[in-house]
Amino acid sequence: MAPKEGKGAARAEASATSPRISILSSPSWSSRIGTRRSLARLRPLTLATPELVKLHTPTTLRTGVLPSELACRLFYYMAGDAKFWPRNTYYLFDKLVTSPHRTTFFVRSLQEGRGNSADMTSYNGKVVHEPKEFPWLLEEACRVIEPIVLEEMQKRRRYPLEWGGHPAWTASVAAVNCYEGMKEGVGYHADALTYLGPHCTIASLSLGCERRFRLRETLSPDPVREPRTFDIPLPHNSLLIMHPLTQERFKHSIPPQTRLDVFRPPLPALPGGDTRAYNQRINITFRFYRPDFCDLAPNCACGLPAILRPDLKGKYAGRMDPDDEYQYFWQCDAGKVNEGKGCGLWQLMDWKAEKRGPMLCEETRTCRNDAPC
Ligand SMILES: O=C(O)CCC(=O)C(=O)O
Ligand SMILES: [Fe+2]
Repeated sequence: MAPKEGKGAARAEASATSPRISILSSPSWSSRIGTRRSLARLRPLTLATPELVKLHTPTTLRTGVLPSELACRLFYYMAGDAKFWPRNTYYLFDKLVTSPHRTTFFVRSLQEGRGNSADMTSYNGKVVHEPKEFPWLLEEACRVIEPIVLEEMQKRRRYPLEWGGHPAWTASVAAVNCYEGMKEGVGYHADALTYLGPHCTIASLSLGCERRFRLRETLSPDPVREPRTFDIPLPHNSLLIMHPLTQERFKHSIPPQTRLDVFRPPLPALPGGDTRAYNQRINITFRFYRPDFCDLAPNCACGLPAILRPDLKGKYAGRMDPDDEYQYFWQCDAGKVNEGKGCGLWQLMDWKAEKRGPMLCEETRTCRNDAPC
């Protein structure tokens, strides 16, 4: 989240230099929200089947996605490793907070067409100092998951600023979370798009205990109702694919729960051994770091890479129509590591001036080295 000072400073600076930016704090938008406040806030709607998930959200749910033995071995591997993973710490305004879960990060080994792993060592604005290469089990899981993601992408509406090169999607990094017990979770956020680019696709694998994934609309697409909140139960060995619009129109979280069913792996950890119950959920988010974004984030005046965010509240466009072209902006993120203090950079992404692409909307597709792709 942006530091208070930085945000205010950025707006003041922006409105002094650009007349268009005044739309950012349009009073008409807040008054429209005000008229909806009087309506009862809607309770989360549980989406218990893949059909309901598809109907209400821009995500796809697949259950039983990996061969059962692979899912079980990957759970054992990650649950055993998780003891050594850190909890993220960051500044929220001037307060140092610690995330209520453990997290780690893996980079796919360097292969042709996958970009340079040296450019892939940042996650949500943080440089990962000792990125680990995909262990063999993660590579095996990728071989199952990549074709599923590509198949699901083909079934959906595509957006002009999606990656237009080849491959359309590959898992170049994996951010892995471990939630132990029912109180651990992660607060509402939209994933930073710094290396993913606009309208990204993220494939999120759940292993172990079932937890609820909560998706909250940031604005209602329907002016007569409040934004809605959805709960998607994610069982062991399920894959939730977050398609375009998930980061643009929703925030997501793993909320704490008041009860939890323990997980009993279908196979023992060692041949002939007993199986015991676990209270952990492992989440692996496979992400495609776009070649045109992974090494090109502008630096802010603090000397750190800026973070790319979508215009979640429709403040720039002033409206939230599903067919709108979304705006994205570069924002100073230094406050997270710098006691809440940042330089206030706020700059609209201009993909043509920033020489990004190829985008899906470009008729003649060429890669960044000008070779057809
Ligand atoms: O655990 C999950 O399903 C969500 C994790 C998440 O939102 C993230 O890593 O950004
Ligand atoms: Fe996330």
